Amino acid sequence: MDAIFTVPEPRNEPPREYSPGSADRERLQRRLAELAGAPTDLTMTIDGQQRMGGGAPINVVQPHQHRHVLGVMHNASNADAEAAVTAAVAAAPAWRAMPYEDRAAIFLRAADLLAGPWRDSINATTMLGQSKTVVQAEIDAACELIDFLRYNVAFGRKLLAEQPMSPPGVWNRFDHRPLEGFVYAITPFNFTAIAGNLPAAPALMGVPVVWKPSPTQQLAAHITMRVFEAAGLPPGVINMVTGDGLAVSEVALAHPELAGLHFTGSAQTFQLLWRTIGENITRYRNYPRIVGETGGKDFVVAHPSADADALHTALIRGAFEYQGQKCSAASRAYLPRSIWEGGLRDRLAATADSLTYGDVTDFRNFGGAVIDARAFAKHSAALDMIAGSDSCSVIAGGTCDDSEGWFVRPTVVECTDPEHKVFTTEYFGPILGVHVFDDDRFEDVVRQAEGVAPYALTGAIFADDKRAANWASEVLRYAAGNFYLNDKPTGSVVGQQPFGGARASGTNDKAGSWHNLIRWVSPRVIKENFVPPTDHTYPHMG
Ligand SMILES: NC(=O)c1ccc[n+]([C@@H]2O[C@H](COP(=O)([O-])OP(=O)(O)OC[C@H]3O[C@@H](n4cnc5c(N)ncnc54)[C@H](O)[C@@H]3O)[C@@H](O)[C@H]2O)c1
Ligand SMILES: N[C@@H](CCC=O)C(=O)O
Repeated sequence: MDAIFTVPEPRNEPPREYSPGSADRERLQRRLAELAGAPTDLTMTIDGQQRMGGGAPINVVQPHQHRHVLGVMHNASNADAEAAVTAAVAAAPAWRAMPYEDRAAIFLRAADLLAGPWRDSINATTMLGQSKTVVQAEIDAACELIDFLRYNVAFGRKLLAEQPMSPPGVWNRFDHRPLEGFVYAITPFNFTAIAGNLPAAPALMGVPVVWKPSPTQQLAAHITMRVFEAAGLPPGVINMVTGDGLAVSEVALAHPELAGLHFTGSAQTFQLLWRTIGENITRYRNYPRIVGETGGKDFVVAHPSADADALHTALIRGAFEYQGQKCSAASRAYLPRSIWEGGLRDRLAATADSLTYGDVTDFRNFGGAVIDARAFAKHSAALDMIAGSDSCSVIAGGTCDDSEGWFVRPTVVECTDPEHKVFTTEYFGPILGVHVFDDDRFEDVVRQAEGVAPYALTGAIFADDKRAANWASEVLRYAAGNFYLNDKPTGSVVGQQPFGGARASGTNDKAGSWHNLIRWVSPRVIKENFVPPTDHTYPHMG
């Protein structure tokens, strides 16, 4: 075809409400029952073929009811990883030769399949496997994943249109070449959207992928892979391997064709992977692109002029939605004494104590369980440490119970020492540290909060005094990659608040934006001279 295509103008997928008695809710409830009823074989997908991994079996369970097995996968072995890398490398020439518009059409179709016939399946698997309530599943697995797919197509098109200038007689062009080789995408448990976007973004730009989802997100990842296939993705373009990833990394990170790492997860895992790439640096044909979005210790700072009602809602939602398991979750708050003692303390404690956490298929619950036994043990140890700490007093929660599911009560802990671990360590659970300050110490507190934690992912300022808000925004300029004024620090929307942070929080390549897509291309510049010179001498030579 001879044409310069435009791509459809993206718009954010509107979230559905699932109100009692609605057809949407009834259909989703039927799908939840079907998926909970029979365990799924959680296969790998290599070169378009589904098969079980060659290593040890791993169960996927419902975190809120951990005896209930939803599916079984097997760890990918070294041989499985070799097969996945071989399939990706073999798929590369034909995939990068496919015009951008045709690759884009596959991902736009995947978005529409998710918005329509696959919506209940992706939401139900995310609810059951990751213990998300319906609203948390809907904004993640349906809306955000759909948005990533649609917006990336538009951002990728803009990137390809980016061209150098050409003076008279010359035509300069950018050939935005897909990276040579394959990208290794490793994804976290907490967002189905991130899990789907990390393999899809490099694939859209023409680079085949080996994708290793988190074992605890594998049920929804299994559905995501089926959606990509249903949308027409050719075999070998995205190869999904299952399990803990140790054997996969042994193969993929030592492979000469490793073109990039697309990672989201903890800072510790990212640092290990980066170190391994460094150790293998002489093996690669190209220097691998390393993109990693990692942890956070996200703050809310209130000025004495803040609206206490808005602050209360932001703290509850920001800290306790999805059990605090968002990298963006508010986990430290700095609150002026006038607001705290003027009622916020009691109200926050009462609201936190009233939040119901339980089986997410009961739509009345505010939240579910934390993801697994390891997370539960980490939170339980943190609560013990807090209980034994002289400078801390627990004003809500502080307890946990793993008899049925891995439940941790939403916890608010007031700490007088602003350097306490509760203000520096990412627990990735429903634990909010609060430091209360005398109103005239606002500036000191902001300066201290700026650098006390190693992370710089999200943060929020609450203030009606615009001068104070502007001052704090300047001081905190490098303390958060996503910064909010009078809003909670969670809930970024693709196309509106591109997401990512710096310092220990990652490479800040902003998922769902051209900043990210540019990492998967390696431009070639072509200069074409229409009238090349035919005399090698210069005027100054006389
Ligand atoms: N900044 C962001 O955009 C963002 C978004 C979501 C989550 N996160 C962060 O992710 C973390 C929570 O996610 P998690 O518990 O899944 O993180 P994690 O680091 O435990 O695991 C992430 C992924 O890495 C895999 N992995 C671990 N070691 C590996 C190895 N040697 N080789 C291959 N794969 C390996 C895991 O199986 C999983 O798929 C938190 O720190 C959170 O802040 C950050
Ligand atoms: N983008 C999401 C967080 C993703 C990390 O877990 C938010 O803004 O809440």
